[in-house]
Amino acid sequence: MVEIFDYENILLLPRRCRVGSRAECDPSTTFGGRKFRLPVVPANMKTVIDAHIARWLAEHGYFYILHRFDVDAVAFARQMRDAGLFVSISIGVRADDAATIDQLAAEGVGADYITIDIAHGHADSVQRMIGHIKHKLPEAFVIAGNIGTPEAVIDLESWGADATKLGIGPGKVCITRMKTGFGTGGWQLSALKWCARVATKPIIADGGIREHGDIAKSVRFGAAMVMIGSMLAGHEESPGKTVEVDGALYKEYYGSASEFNKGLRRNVEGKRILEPVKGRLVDTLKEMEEDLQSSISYAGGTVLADIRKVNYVILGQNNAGEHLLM
Ligand SMILES: NC(=O)C1=CN([C@@H]2O[C@H](COP(=O)(O)OP(=O)(O)OC[C@H]3O[C@@H](n4cnc5c(N)ncnc54)[C@H](OP(=O)(O)O)[C@@H]3O)[C@@H](O)[C@H]2O)C=CC1
Ligand SMILES: Nc1nc2c(ncn2[C@@H]2O[C@H](COP(=O)(O)O)[C@@H](O)[C@H]2O)c(=O)[nH]1
Repeated sequence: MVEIFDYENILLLPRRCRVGSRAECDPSTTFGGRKFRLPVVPANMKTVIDAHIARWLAEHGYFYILHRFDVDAVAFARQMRDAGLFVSISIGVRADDAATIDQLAAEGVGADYITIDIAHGHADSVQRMIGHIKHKLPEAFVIAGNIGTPEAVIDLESWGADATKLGIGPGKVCITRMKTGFGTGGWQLSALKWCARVATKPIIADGGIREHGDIAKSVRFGAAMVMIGSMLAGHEESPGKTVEVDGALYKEYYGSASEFNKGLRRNVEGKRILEPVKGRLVDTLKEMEEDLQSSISYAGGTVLADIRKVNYVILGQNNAGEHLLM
């Protein structure tokens, strides 16, 4: 039987502490052959990341994935190469996306990470695109998604994906589940647990992170990396437009399948919200790092993978612990 739960009704159980200070705990992780300071990647969305933030993240030891909307991925890749930085881009599954791969190969620029990013990633179009990338850029680490079932993980891995990205509908600006009746929204964490059981390659848990502790919960249930949109939008550096309401500053955050991103009202599965401006991105990332170090210490460990060893409880509906299941 599949247990159904989400971030807000899981708590991890502490184990005896093995460190004298949280500073001894190491939240870094290796993903696609590179070491990163955190198992966290900002969502590849237009209001979360741009070329400037991507560059800053790469320079400071963080993973990034540039979005694929109105950007020249080849020009971006060239600039990153000229600066000696790794290249991580997104593409879709249309003919112009295949042409981008051809150009990266023809110019010898390549890419270190390529994320195939479409709404329904368990698709023949994704199989074809993985094949195309592997043929033209065999060294590239291919992330494919989004998916929501173990069957999809098995298929995408067998098609050659080096990692899968999991999450259909848990995002803060997502309306997929309301519009289509499908998805992992509301049970993303147990979908992750379910998919991780069959995965032989890394999974990126994508969407639904509302608290820093949700990163540790994702790691516990099998995520190698955690993709975060709303919590990393709304910073001073964020690309979204700044809006003032009653003297308070907000940044817009909209879905990649919203009319604001697409520029037209067709197959809309995303909305736009305003995120209060919450300071500088560097400070949020630092706080996430400290909180994750603390999570590792509660897990009785010293490295990120130690979080995988802990037990957990599922809290009942009223969140007061009366319906504690173990
Ligand atoms: N994680 C999530 O829950 C979701 C994320 N998104 C994000 O929005 C962005 C746009 O996504 P998307 O619309 O796929 O990108 P595109 O508009 O680039 O579509 C990619 C291709 O897939 C086709 N397609 C899209 N949805 C489906 C579907 N349900 N069944 C069959 N074919 C489909 C499209 O054709 P056509 O348009 O003609 O159908 C198109 O050929 C992406 O960044 C994606 O990650 C979007 C929705 C859900
Ligand atoms: N259903 C939709 N999902 C979307 C859309 N744009 C982005 N996304 C997904 O949301 C996460 C970010 O989630 P958050 O909870 O951290 O804010 C992002 O990585 C995408 O997978 C959309 O238009 N519709």
